[in-house]
Amino acid sequence: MLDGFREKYLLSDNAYAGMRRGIFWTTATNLVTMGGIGFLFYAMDGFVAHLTDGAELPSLPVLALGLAAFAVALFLCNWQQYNNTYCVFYRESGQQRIGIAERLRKLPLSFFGRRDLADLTETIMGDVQTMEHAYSHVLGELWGAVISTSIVFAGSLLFCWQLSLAAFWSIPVAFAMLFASRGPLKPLFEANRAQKVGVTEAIQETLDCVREIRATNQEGRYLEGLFGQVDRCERVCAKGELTNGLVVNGAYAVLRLGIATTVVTGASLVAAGQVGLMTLFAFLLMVTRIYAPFDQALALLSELFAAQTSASRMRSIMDEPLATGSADFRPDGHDVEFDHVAFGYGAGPDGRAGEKVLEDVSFVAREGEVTALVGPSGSGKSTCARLAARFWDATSGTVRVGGVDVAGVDPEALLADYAVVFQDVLLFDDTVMGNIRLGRRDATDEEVLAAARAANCDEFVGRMADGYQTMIGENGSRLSGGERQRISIARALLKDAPIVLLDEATASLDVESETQVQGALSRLLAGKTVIVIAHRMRTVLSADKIVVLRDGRVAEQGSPEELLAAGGEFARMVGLQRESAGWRL
Ligand SMILES: Nc1ncnc2c1ncn2[C@@H]1O[C@H](COP(=O)(O)OP(=O)(O)OP(=O)(O)O)[C@@H](O)[C@H]1O
Repeated sequence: MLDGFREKYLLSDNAYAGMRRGIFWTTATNLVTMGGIGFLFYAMDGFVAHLTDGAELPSLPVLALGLAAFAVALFLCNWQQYNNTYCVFYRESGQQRIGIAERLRKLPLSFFGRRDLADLTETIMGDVQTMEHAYSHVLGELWGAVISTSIVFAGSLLFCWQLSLAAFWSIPVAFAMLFASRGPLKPLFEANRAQKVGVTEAIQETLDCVREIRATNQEGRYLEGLFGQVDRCERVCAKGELTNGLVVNGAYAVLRLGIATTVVTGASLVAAGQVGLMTLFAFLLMVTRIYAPFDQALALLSELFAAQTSASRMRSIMDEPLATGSADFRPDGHDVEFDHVAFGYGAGPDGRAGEKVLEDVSFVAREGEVTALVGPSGSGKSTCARLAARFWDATSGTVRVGGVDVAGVDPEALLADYAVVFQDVLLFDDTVMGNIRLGRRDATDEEVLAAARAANCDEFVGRMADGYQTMIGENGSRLSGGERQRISIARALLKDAPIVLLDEATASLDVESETQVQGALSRLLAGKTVIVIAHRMRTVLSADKIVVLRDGRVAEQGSPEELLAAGGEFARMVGLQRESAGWRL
């Protein structure tokens, strides 16, 4: 049965072993507590016998020794119980979070395209927390209470079966009530979570888009939507809490009814002369304690039900197929070859292809050459770059690096050979130096500074108070677009990888900076396989090869001179840009 729990609640071997020990020590704690009640009864019985029959008073050293033994045993059991339930599960939840993060790191990007980010955040933070709380506060308590109570029940049957039934009947009934409420409560838990995810999403969106919202005077409308979302969440949560509270308190009331039935049954048994007054007294002492171990379990049982749903959501991440492949990546050179590649973003592990973004794309980006991908917006240039680095896998056809199909290569091993400069530069809340060093963790300060200089960072870093040690704020919020891009280029230069992907790498630079960075790039990229995505034809005229994409297909490819001479798509785009360069506003 416990094995079933392990599966259902996604417990590791350690947590499972800890849970078993926790149940043992909770049972021991409960039994020691009941032993204390027995000891109290023994003392009271001695005093009553002394008062009524003139018997000798219980020995004081025996009482003191018994009390001390009780205190020590209770302390030890509680200590072990704490270590084996709370501490084990706190460690377990840490491991679970790391496990999910590790898994997410290795999942193909197509997974993130299919899953909502707020939902994932809620799983990593909220679901793991729900499971941690339920496991540490409920699992051990519940099972420990069930086992210890069964033992006490069996023992009490030996004294008086009528009083035993009168005292214990309410426990299974209270649990039956809670289990019966499980089905109707489930949609409420689901709705609760969906609302929380909705609020997280709405807050994230508002923060992400704060500039756009202000620029378009949409604050009022946005806040109205956000407040509406928070109100809805509050209503659903309140409804869930109220319903759960009603069920739990109803179960509490039923549980405590056992006291009343024990009193009534005991009184009638004493009146009929079937049991002695001290037996009734012993049972009354017992009923003050037997329900206590269930109190926490009853209140939190709903959390255990919710934890099951959380565990199944976590399992959906853990069962997601990884972007796996051989770590032994030994390409023969670094030509990047697209061989009849087709791709759609909606493609999932079920083999379902999304709407086609690339269709029958074939070209080779040769080592030592600059291959420029050009084409209208949305034609699939960035998508080609993403497939080359295996951020996504082609739906059909093959992408090869040095003759090796990238679909069979471990993404980490593959990316060790890539330096990438994205259109959207992601910076961390660290120093300029720290951000550049991301390119190669073990680079010396001199190497970092050399890369920074080559990417023309010196000019703006010189104006900063602490130079390269200046903190640049969250996601480089204190830097301009061009400055961010230069840091990103410095990173790529520092990595010094054999394949370089430049996605609109120089788009945010002014003409002077761009010329300098282009110079640095061409010097430092010599001998590498370079794939550049650029809108401006001027920046790609010096490329060795141009691949023109249109609607996800290769419209034409060749050297710039060949394509210009052919007078096709590329020549038309160059012509258009020359025309627009002559425009005046
Ligand atoms: N993550 C994504 N999920 C779904 N569709 C996407 C995703 N990224 C891009 N697309 C779609 O794929 C198509 C090709 O996009 P891609 O970014 O490759 O084009 P591009 O030529 O680089 O465009 P641009 O020059 O504007 O950057 C577009 O229709 C785009 O809407």
